[in-house]
Amino acid sequence: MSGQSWLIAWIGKTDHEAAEGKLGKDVGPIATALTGEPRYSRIYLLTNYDFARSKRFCAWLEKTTGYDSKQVDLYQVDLESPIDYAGIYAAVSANLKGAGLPREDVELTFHLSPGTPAMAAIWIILSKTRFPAKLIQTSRERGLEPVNFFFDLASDFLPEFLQRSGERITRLAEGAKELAPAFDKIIHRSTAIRQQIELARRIAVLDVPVLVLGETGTGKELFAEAIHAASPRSAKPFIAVNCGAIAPELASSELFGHKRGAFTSAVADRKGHFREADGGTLFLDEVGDLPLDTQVRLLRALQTGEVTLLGASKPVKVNVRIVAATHRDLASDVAAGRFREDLFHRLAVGILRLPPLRERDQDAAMLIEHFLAQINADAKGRPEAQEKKLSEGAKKVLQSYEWPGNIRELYHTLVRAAIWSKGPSISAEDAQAALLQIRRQGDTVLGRPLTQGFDLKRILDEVARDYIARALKQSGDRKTVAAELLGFPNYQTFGNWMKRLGVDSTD
Ligand SMILES: Nc1ncnc2c1ncn2[C@@H]1O[C@H](COP(=O)(O)OP(=O)(O)OP(=O)(O)O)[C@@H](O)[C@H]1O
Repeated sequence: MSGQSWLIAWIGKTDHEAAEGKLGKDVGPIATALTGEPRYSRIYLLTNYDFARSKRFCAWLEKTTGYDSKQVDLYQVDLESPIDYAGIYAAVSANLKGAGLPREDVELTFHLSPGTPAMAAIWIILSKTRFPAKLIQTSRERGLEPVNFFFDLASDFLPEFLQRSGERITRLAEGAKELAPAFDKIIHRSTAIRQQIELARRIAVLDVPVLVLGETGTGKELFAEAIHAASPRSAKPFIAVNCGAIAPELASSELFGHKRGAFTSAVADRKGHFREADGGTLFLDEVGDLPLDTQVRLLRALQTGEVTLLGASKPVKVNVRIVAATHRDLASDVAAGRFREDLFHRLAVGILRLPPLRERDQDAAMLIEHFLAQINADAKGRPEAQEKKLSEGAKKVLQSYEWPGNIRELYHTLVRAAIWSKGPSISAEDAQAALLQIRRQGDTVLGRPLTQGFDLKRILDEVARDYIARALKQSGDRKTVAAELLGFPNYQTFGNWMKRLGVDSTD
């Protein structure tokens, strides 16, 4: 960028009072910013005070700071109220636009200190969106300081977003309700999921990036599909990519494509997932696993709407909505430098948080019913098919389990339990055996995180159930022997434990 630098600010009460000699030695925020370095080529001031008073301020400012009157511009801006955010946003945007901003050759700086907090907030928003600008502030104690913000609001959506009234968004989302039966696939009874679906519906119709957070198997991809189906892009492709499954050295070529010969193993042209999803939605699962160089390219693609194939010289336009997902704590990845902060803020415009199944009140019971019906329907017509039902004991076992693998684990457990049960009824042991399979892969009974939803009693019950099932198996289902194996004083105590925990070998 060459040439000009402009300082833009509201004239505040303190500035006027300083010019009027009411503050002793204090020269006020604007003059403080203009007495030292840097020297700006233009001072662009806005006032919502009496214009003549602000003119006198400008004359004083020139004398105090040595700026030339030709460098100082003053504009009267009519505001209904100095604390009306929407009014300030509209008035300032119109004024700056009228001045031909933003301009390639003009570097803008907004001064946050003069004016009301609402005015400062609007400067921040504008600096991150329509009018990219540096931010400064001044104080009596510390003089002039730059203000660094860690976030980057996506410049292509926010102005549009602010102009849409809440009503319009709701109407759009209502329309999408009828058009998007995809959300119906998300089986739930919990308030937490209902709220996330409501949010997803609203976000779906806005063309903004979405970040879906949640443990493995919580339904992140299901939500991404539903968002796509409820969006104006639904007729275009939905491409799902598991970033965690791509070798780091191939990540850029998988996403952005390559020309034949771009690198040794590039034996043919490759389109890349971005271009495959053109017009539609690209679902980047496990986005936190992308290597840093691919993150840089992804950020650039989002900022410019263009991708450059590896080995190509010119970029090509793409129009893709990103829905990203991760089970990782991306904020700590950002802190550790593993994930780019600017990319994080670009992706996390709409955020959905899917709680683990153990924190979803009653969802497990509903999902169990749903999946069992599905398993029965899938099996229908096969010669050996039997309509399977869960015994009360099996229900207890499944409903009190923690589901570290969430809905995916629940589904596979049911499939296994249905296969293993010999008769039409799935017993508690069948359920137990189907669960144990997974737990053995990495039992973490002693390593579970102490997070919300932690329930020691439940974990102890799980352990007890596990041993009781093993003892029954080892004893050939003879309860007296099983009781002995477990160190119970008598058969009755053992029976009571079985009953309480829903383990019933005879059901
Ligand atoms: N609420 C739900 N209702 C019905 N099915 C669900 C629900 N949530 C998830 N599923 C199903 O569970 C399985 C796992 O869900 P999904 O793949 O969306 O999870 P994920 O969070 O993307 O997992 P990962 O992080 O491991 O990629 C899928 O078969 C999905 O259809």
